[in-house]
Amino acid sequence: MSENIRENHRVSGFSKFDKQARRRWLLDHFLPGHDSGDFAFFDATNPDLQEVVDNFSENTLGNFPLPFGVAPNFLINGKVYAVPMVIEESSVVAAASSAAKYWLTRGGFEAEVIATEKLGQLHFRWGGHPDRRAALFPELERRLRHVTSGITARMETRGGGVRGMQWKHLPAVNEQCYQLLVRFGTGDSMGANFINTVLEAYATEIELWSSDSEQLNARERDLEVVMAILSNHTPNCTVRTWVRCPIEQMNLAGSGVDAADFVRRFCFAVDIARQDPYRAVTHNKGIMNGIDAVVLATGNDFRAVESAAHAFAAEGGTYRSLSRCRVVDGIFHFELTVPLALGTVGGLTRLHPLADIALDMLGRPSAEELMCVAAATGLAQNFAALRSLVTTGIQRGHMRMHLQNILSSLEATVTERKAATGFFDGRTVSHHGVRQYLEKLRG
Ligand SMILES: CC(C)(COP(=O)([O-])OP(=O)([O-])OC[C@H]1O[C@@H](n2cnc3c(N)ncnc32)[C@H](O)[C@@H]1OP(=O)([O-])[O-])[C@@H](O)C(=O)NCCC(=O)NCCSC(=O)C[C@@](C)(O)CC(=O)[O-]
Ligand SMILES: NC(=O)C1=CN([C@@H]2O[C@H](COP(=O)(O)OP(=O)(O)OC[C@H]3O[C@@H](n4cnc5c(N)ncnc54)[C@H](O)[C@@H]3O)[C@@H](O)[C@H]2O)C=CC1
Repeated sequence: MSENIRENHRVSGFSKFDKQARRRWLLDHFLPGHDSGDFAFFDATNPDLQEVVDNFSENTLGNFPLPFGVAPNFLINGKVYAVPMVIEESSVVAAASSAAKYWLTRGGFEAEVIATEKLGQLHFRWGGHPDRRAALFPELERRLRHVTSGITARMETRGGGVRGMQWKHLPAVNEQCYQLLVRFGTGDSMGANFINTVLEAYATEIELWSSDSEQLNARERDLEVVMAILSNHTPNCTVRTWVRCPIEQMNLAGSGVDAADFVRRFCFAVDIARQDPYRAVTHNKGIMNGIDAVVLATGNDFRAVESAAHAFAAEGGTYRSLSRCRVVDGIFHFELTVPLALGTVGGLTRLHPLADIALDMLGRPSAEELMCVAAATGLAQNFAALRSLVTTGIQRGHMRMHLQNILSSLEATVTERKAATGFFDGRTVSHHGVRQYLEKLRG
């Protein structure tokens, strides 16, 4: 590509273009051979709804659909749920459904929210001596709470608000680095915007305090706010979920695998993931298959959930599996503890029409109830994946589902699809094998 052409690929003011102009510019500069119908393929027929979707993010060109599915038969804390799941990967919904069905007749999933505290951080540079903090903090805290009382009042009526704060010294960054660590309750919201609003009001007030407090000497007036933002590390916003049943009931119908042998191999696999980070990352990916699908379906922030989960898995310095397994007195226990900062109000939860339906499907849960459902789906997913891994291997079930994608990529007709599905039932599926089969079929 010549310099000239590259120059033409740059653009100024793109964010001001309307959607048609954005599409046109992309077609002219980056997508020869396409037309604007390619972007419009999944546009909503209702223009008002399309506008809502366009406003979810920026520079939008079209909609990018993902399948919206459901895993029925989830018995969680004595209530049966049909769990909404949005995911692009084959066999995840099938695996969650299969594990839900398995546990439906074995007591189901139990789940309890351990804590729901979120954190926010205000970082600042301060010229005072660290030992002066104890004397200065009461006045500062009183002023910070006072200045945000209008913002926090309604959240307090929901049992949330500012739960406490600490003034920390971070000499590892540099001698003048300080952090205000604030603990929040955010009710049924994930709370990012609430927390950030409070913290930014604190940022203004702390600078004001440094300039007008009579308690401060000249050095102590040297204060500069660096940034104010929530922390996505939420080790005190966690949920625990578990399944348990006598080993003799852990039969796998039609597999020929003995229940005790299955449990022994299953626990062995979990123990490996407790110790070996390479295995733990894959193991936890399986858990997140389930959790992310529920998080996406309900319009929650999956990046926040992902980063918090992996930080939690690495607490203590070694990355470990989030789930653990044990057998006590002939009873199989399998459990998962995971941080989940979820909301059932705010963000996209009610704005996205399918997230709204997903929450209806769950019976308009509180944030705590949604934490229980998402965690149980993660544990179910983990159970199904491990059950396959230690018995048939993952490819049998996974590739059976993925077969449909391979057939789509090879543009199989309905008749070819039907024939191939029958042919590969019980046979090993591979892209090459399916291609060969279709070539033979097509003569
Ligand atoms: C795939 C299954 C469930 C098949 O398992 P199966 O026993 O052959 O299924 P089945 O045909 O006997 O059906 C039993 C039930 O499974 C569900 N089920 C079965 N098929 C479907 C389907 N088409 N659509 C929806 N649900 C399905 C459904 O609940 C069904 O009950 P029914 O509805 O008939 O009353 C099993 O092999 C399995 O659980 N495999 C694990 C798959 C998995 O974990 N996939 C994730 C991708 S791999 C990965 O990303 C993570 C991993 C594995 O690396 C993590 C790790 O290493 O730990
Ligand atoms: N680092 C991060 O994770 C960041 C995430 N975000 C985004 O912020 C959004 C989530 O922020 P939120 O503050 O949760 O959403 P939001 O800004 O839509 O606010 C939720 C609001 O709903 C109101 N509300 C009504 N009923 C409530 C109830 N029962 N409980 C609690 N609040 C109730 C409250 O005023 C609350 O502040 C997500 O879209 C996320 O992606 C934004 C900035 C940073």
